[in-house]
Amino acid sequence: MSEAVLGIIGGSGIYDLPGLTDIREERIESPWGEPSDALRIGRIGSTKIVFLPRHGRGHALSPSDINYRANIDVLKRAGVTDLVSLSACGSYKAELYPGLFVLVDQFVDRTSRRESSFFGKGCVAHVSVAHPVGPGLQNRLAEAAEAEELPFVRGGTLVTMEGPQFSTYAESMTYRGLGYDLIGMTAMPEAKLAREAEITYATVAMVTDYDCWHELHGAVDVASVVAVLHENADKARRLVARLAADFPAEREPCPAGSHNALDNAIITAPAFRDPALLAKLDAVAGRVLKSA
Ligand SMILES: CSC[C@H]1O[C@H](OP(=O)(O)O)[C@H](O)[C@@H]1O
Ligand SMILES: Nc1ncnc2[nH]cnc12
Repeated sequence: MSEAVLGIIGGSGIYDLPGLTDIREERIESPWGEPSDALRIGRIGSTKIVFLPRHGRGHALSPSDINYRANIDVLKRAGVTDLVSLSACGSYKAELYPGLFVLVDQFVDRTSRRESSFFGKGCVAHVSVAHPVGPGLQNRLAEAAEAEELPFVRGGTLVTMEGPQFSTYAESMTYRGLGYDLIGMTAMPEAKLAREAEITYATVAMVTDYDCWHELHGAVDVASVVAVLHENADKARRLVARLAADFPAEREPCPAGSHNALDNAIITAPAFRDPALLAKLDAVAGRVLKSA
């Protein structure tokens, strides 16, 4: 296996990652377009860290405007093997209260206007996202949260809506009735694309609100989300610092198959592959295309 490189995607309210040493900023070009921002590359202890603010510094990008493919592509080009997404989320369960961190393990994709695959005409591939979160990476997050005595639970289903408006009451009640735990606007297609790029992925859902279903809470608004996030920023930093400090030097194989997701995924026969698309796939699928 290769050197482990830990990527961190900062969501709403997390536009920087203090505590990195040997820090430099790098703007990596992507054939998939513009990523959200320059990468900030540094170290925590001996672990290489690559940080990307999902909405860009200053939060200029709405969830629908984020170029998820370019983001994952530049993280792959920077060598990221394991990726932690920090995400502000609404809760559908009374016991998942604002301030709690949820290490989610499942996603439901309700987005509608996003490019959700690197593959397509001229190079068709089907990867499994049955288990989209890397269990090993999630274990490490749980150990880090325990060591830092942060309030967290393990497991949960996060539905991703298109937004940017928050849900209607009827939508909120429907998702709650379906048994989903959390709602956000960004985990999909990010998690799917990470799997296509053979990057191990895990989400830390930081509960910020009860959306609009809870009779004792009003409708969610940005100000209350940001207020909770500010209270949580220090906890998120401590979680990442501890995770990085205890991270292995070498990439670990992922029991969910993140490290070799493309092994049998490409179905287009070599003679029928589009050279232009193959060129764009150099980083994401280079491992399997080089050996084809
Ligand atoms: C600021 S509230 C809505 C906004 O917050 C979440 O962003 P992220 O997942 O990047 O933390 C949510 O998905 C929406 O984009
Ligand atoms: N209630 C909510 N719905 C969608 N995205 C969110 N992000 C934070 N809270 C949210």
